[in-house]
Amino acid sequence: MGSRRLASFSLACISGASSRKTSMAMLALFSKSQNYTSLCRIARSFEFVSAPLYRIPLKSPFQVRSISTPRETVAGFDEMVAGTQRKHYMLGGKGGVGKTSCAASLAVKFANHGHPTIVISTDPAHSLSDSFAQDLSGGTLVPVEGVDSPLFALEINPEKAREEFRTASQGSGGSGDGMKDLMDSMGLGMLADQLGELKLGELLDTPPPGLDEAIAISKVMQFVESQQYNMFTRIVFDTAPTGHTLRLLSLPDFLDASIGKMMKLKKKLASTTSAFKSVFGKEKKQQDVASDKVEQLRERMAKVRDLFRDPDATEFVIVTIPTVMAISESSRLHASLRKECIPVQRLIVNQVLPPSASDCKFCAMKRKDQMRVLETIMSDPQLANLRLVQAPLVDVEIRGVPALKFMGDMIWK
Ligand SMILES: Nc1ncnc2c1ncn2[C@@H]1O[C@H](COP(=O)(O)OP(=O)(O)OP(=O)(O)O)[C@@H](O)[C@H]1O
Repeated sequence: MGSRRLASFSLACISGASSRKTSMAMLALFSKSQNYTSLCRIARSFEFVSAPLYRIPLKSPFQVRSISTPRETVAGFDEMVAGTQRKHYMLGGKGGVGKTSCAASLAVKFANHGHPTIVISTDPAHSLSDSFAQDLSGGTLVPVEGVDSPLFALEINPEKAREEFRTASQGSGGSGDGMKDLMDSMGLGMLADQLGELKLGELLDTPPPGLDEAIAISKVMQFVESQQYNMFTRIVFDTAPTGHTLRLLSLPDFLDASIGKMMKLKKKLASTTSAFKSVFGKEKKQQDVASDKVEQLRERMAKVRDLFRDPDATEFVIVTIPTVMAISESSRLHASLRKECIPVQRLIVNQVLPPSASDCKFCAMKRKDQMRVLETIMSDPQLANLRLVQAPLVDVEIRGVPALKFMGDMIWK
């Protein structure tokens, strides 16, 4: 067997190694043996179910050289917990892979390591309440009991946030009824409508996809900006499945640009209005408070956009499971996050079957299948460089703080 192929096989095995120590031990043995049979024996002794060799793609010499830097298989929690500067962790991925469980367990672990923490669900189909076995549905921060430092949880209610925003913008008035009457009398009623409201009401009635998420994030920013919440040094987001989340992350840019255009239009139209006003000797209207609201939203969006892209302040953790479909989606998610310049370092592969002690054929086949999928991560250009963390499938449902603590101790090492 050629040394490149042997090296490639070793790389594939190392991808399944349960710890850095194991990987190192395998590398040491590999360098001594340089022999396929003994390598397979070594691999099996480490309980790897190796894929048939024909399934393992030959690596380019460049990729083979990466063997010399074995992959970390621990989350590096020490790094995540270090420092008192506020950090945001966003957990996201395909539906049902365990995002909420991983986010809630991380929040519990931060709180138990001295960080006052907030965990926020931006998924319209919330399951944070189920995960903590506590009602968190009120749209306000709720304290979570049973942890060492303050931990608060919040399920964002996008509908409620949208309603609040709509009320605020409507309440602040547009161009004013007087002006509308005047323009109506001149047959310019339609223009007056657009002028006054910037079609904001219409925008909120039939929002473009993702506006809910953007408003939800703007709501989150209120918590984040408020002095009252300064003490919280870790904010964990349990995000919605991939599509929603990508929209959420790209929206601050989109809205910033759109609102910018709307503001320009507003200014242009406002000067037209002043001309009408001076011709008909009407009183100068007060400052348009509605446009202030829009400008505030724009500023908030810009802040969120910058925050999401700051590697010292934010990290997006991709959660997945060892199936071809989930890994493919994670790969696309990482590509999109990179495009958006969102920092990503870690990939959690959840629900990995532990080696079976019994002779359960289903378990053995399932695990073998999962190991093959794990190997594909090594050859995925989007995922290969992420820190791979494996979380075992456990035989109980993860609900309540003690269970989340148990899960957190398995994942966040
Ligand atoms: N490692 C695990 N072992 C056993 N059960 C798990 C594991 N991870 C998650 N689960 C269970 O899987 C189910 C779905 O988990 P969770 O709600 O965390 O996923 P999710 O990705 O947030 O789902 P959704 O996309 O629907 O919000 C829950 O019942 C949870 O207890």
